[in-house]
Amino acid sequence: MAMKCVLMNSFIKNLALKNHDKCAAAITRFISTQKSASSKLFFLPASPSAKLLQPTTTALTATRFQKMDSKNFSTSGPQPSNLTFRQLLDYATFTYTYILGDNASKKAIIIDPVLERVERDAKLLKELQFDLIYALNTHMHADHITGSGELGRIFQNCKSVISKHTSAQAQKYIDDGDVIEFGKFKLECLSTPGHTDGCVSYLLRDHGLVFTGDALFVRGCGRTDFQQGIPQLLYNSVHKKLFSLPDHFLIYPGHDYNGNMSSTVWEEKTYNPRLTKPFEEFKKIMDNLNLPKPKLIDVAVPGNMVDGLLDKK
Ligand SMILES: N[C@@H](CCC(=O)N[C@@H](CSS)C(=O)NCC(=O)O)C(=O)O
Repeated sequence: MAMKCVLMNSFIKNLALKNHDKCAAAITRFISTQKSASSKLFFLPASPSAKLLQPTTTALTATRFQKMDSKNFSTSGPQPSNLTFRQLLDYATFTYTYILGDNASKKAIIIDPVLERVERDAKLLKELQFDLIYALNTHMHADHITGSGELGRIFQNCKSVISKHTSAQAQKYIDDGDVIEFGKFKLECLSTPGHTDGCVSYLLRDHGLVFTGDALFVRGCGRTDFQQGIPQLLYNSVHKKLFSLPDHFLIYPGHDYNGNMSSTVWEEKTYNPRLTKPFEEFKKIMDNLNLPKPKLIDVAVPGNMVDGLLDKK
């Protein structure tokens, strides 16, 4: 028992210090002291909501640790369930791009790539040895040109994806309830129209992550004054589809203009200055934003109609 305590303390200390080799050594020795493979021990959270240390089984733990070697473990912190997750910024338009990869199968997807950043994204995906299989758009953008078509030229297995409720070209069209699989991970498509009629949020339910595109921002939301924007639709999408998710789910937006990177369902339900209001007030706010048109709208929209493949225009 004393030995187990020493090993567990070493595990916790090294986990806090992000010293994964020592962590792994402690846990391996701990496991070898266990008599039964099903006995409980404490380990990493299975979702962002879980407390840092929670009970799980030895067998599951061993599997996870085997994956955390230097080849498979491709980020600086612990990764639950073998997922690689990256948030990338296009600093010209404050657009976020996300990469999600299954470290076991090496299949990856990208959400909202930006044409001008395709080289950066492709380089990173190759460095991490991922095979990109889908380049997903949350909607047809008005402020930048998508990189989904170009990524399809670089990665031969990559299909560009967009909602079927748009007039944009893509290789795969999705609708509410569809599921995009990459390795063992399943990404659910939630139709969240209102900013445009083809807006989709992507939900990685098991990990409590939702990529909301321009439906919901941190303390804000997408504008509704062009491209079929309708305040009532957006209000319903956010309240019915996004605010009904568990409070602890993490929100990753399509843009942020104030330096935020993510939020939670609870935070936005509590503090979003637009969407916490009754609908009539929300509509008044949205109708009076008086934002200038995006600078690139006249090249972005026609470019996105052809999946960012400008030589096809
Ligand atoms: N200044 C930017 C465009 C800023 C903008 O209009 N953002 C859109 C999303 S991209 S179409 C939006 O919905 N904003 C809502 C808000 O409250 O800021 C540019 O010129 O590109």
